[in-house]
Amino acid sequence: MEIYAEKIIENWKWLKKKEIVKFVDVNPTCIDKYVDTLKTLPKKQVYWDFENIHPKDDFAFARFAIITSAINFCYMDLQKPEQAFTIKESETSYKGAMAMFRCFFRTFGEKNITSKNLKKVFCSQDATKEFFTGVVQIPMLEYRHWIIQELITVLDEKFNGDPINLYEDSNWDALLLLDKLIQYFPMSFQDISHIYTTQKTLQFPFFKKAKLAILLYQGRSSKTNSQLKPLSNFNEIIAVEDYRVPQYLNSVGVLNYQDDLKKIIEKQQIILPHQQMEIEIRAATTVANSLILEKLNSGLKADDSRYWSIANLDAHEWFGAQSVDFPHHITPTTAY
Ligand SMILES: Nc1nc2c(c(CN[C@H]3C=C[C@H](O)[C@@H]3O)cn2[C@@H]2O[C@H](COP(=O)(O)O)[C@@H](O)[C@H]2O)c(=O)[nH]1
Repeated sequence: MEIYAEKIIENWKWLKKKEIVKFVDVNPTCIDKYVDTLKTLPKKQVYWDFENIHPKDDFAFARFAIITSAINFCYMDLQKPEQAFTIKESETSYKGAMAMFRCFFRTFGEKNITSKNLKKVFCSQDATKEFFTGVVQIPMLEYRHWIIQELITVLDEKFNGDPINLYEDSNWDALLLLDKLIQYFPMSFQDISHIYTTQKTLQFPFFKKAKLAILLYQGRSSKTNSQLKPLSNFNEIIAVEDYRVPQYLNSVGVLNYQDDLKKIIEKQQIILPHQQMEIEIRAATTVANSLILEKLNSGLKADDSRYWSIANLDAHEWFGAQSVDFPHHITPTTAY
């Protein structure tokens, strides 16, 4: 397991021991049942090759995965949370993350996304607004604009303008890539929360968007005849802590919410980022996924066909959340 998830789990255990955890519980009995069910299901493998959404060219997709992940966060209108960012084009409508991806594809298509191309398109805040034109405006537009400016600047300064060099400089290793993303692109990929107690300060280094970029890449690299080689050390990653995965884990009983939190989520009230409630939801997601993967893969080697990677588990949970009725938590954040 990578060191950041390890830290989250260690800190979660400490908080549990000190009875500081208040809002979310991980239910071991439900994990056992859930794992038994997963074992009966075919593993979900997503290649991120959806028509009109993702570039078909594998290397163009590898670039796309990093750039789009930096702005893959918060799609609900924060005044009317039931309303997600939406794009309509004649017959088709795209929502949430799909709509954001579509904005990139409709402009760049199969073109490689480099700092030079980004600079032309995102030359002003108005231009960024136009890029994301939809039925409903994309939330936190200004944050997205400045994150893209960071991508442009840092790619130019450190990576010769091309996101492919991030993979290359990381030697196609998932953990080195994770570290490069968070080190060089703080606005885009930093994602750490803290819980302060009288005894110590506990860090929760989630880095959700950086891990998501890596998952997207790995998904495409596992497609038959993919031009991309799979990243080494990928199986060290165990969770992508967004708002959909905990929604799903809660629906299958793996995560239990305390009554006050349940009400807040049900009424779609805002939970601010870095509040203990929000940290608990995300940290419990890491803890739960770690236990799930451990049980699911117990006694199996990574090359066993029954082995579930985080790409398989996350896809099951993320897509599974689409048919859950109970809402997800609403947090105005650029982290997820
Ligand atoms: N754990 C995990 N979280 C993921 C993804 C994806 C990527 N799937 C897309 C990739 C290509 C396709 O076009 C899919 O749309 C997005 N998210 C997160 O979900 C939230 C958006 O949700 P919604 O409002 O329903 O669109 C937001 O926090 C976003 O960052 C994933 O795979 N795993």
